[in-house]
Amino acid sequence: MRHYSSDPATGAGQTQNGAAATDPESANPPGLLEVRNLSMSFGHGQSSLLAIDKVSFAVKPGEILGLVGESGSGKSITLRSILGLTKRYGQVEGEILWKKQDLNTLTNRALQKIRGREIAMIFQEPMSSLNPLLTVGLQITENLKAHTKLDRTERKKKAIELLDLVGIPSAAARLGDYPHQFSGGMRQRVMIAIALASEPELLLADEPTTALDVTIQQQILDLILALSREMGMSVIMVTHDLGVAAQTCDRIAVMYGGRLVEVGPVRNILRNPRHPYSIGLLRSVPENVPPRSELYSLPGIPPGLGNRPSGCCFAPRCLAATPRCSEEKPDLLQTSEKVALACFNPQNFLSGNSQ
Ligand SMILES: Nc1ncnc2c1ncn2[C@@H]1O[C@H](COP(=O)(O)OP(=O)(O)OP(=O)(O)O)[C@@H](O)[C@H]1O
Repeated sequence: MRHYSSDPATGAGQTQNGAAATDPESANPPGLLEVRNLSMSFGHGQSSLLAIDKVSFAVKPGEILGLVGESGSGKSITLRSILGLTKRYGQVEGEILWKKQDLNTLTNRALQKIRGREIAMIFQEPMSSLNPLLTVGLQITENLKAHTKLDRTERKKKAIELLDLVGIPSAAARLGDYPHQFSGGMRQRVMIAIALASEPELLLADEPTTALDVTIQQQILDLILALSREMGMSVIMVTHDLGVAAQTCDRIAVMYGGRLVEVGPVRNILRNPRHPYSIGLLRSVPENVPPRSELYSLPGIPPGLGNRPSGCCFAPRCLAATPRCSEEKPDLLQTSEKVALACFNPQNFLSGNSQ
């Protein structure tokens, strides 16, 4: 096993023995974005609550990384921390290297130039980010005004192109409509159009399809996938649904209790997950269960922020746990060139040697 370097000087993408991980499919490829030992706690001092704990990962250009885990595992906090949106709630530590500059050290003003322009974010509920009082056309053109040098006529033309691109029928005629005049799926498309206006290099998508019905969900996922491929845009896709990640992502990072527990290419995580939590998640996907047999459900519930165990967070729910698991937190170690794992007792999904 090789240990990820947590030393900022040696850099992510290098192993403890100093070898550079140049394979783009490695568990921590050299990235457009490199997150190193990112921790976020709510509040300050002794009463602070650690929400995410030394999270490290990288996203390379054009890659779609799925951040997967149950509710409360820290996925949204990780995304929001990348854009500096959690600082006001407490403390953010670690490095968020974006084109070699650490976003965690930038002023809010400097960050604002990157937010929405180089890195855009879309949320689960479009109405929380769309302004109900402004027409959709105005919301797109305002974004274009803020992030491009296009003149008024060009902005309008581009807004129509963007609505067209995300599959809004009769795009030109819909510019003057307000968000409430669109269905849920269409509002999600509008929000994607606004996010794409600045042609971001990285899209942070926080459960972008959870609130939608299955058919629309598939359309939006296909759209994000196609846009990423066409524009060479990287995406971090937060989802609690391993099935969604399987369809969309190149690599998957599984999160539990504020830490990453397994990271690797989608085929490795889906064919032979080694972390008991990843295995449990995979068994809970309906497609992986034979017809008429009961859907697996992980025993217990994830711990809240205030009562996370001192050892491995998953230990209380893990059938493979040993006394060591309740005492020590396993680090994320590279188990192969492409996969990293944080577990003292990795299981083998394929041989059935798992929970
Ligand atoms: N403003 C806040 N103050 C205190 N705790 C918070 C706050 N926002 C989130 N948390 C807690 O931080 C933890 C991580 O939340 P986060 O939203 O990142 O989870 P998640 O994995 O994205 O799950 P979900 O899909 O439910 O949003 C949760 O336990 C949550 O209750």
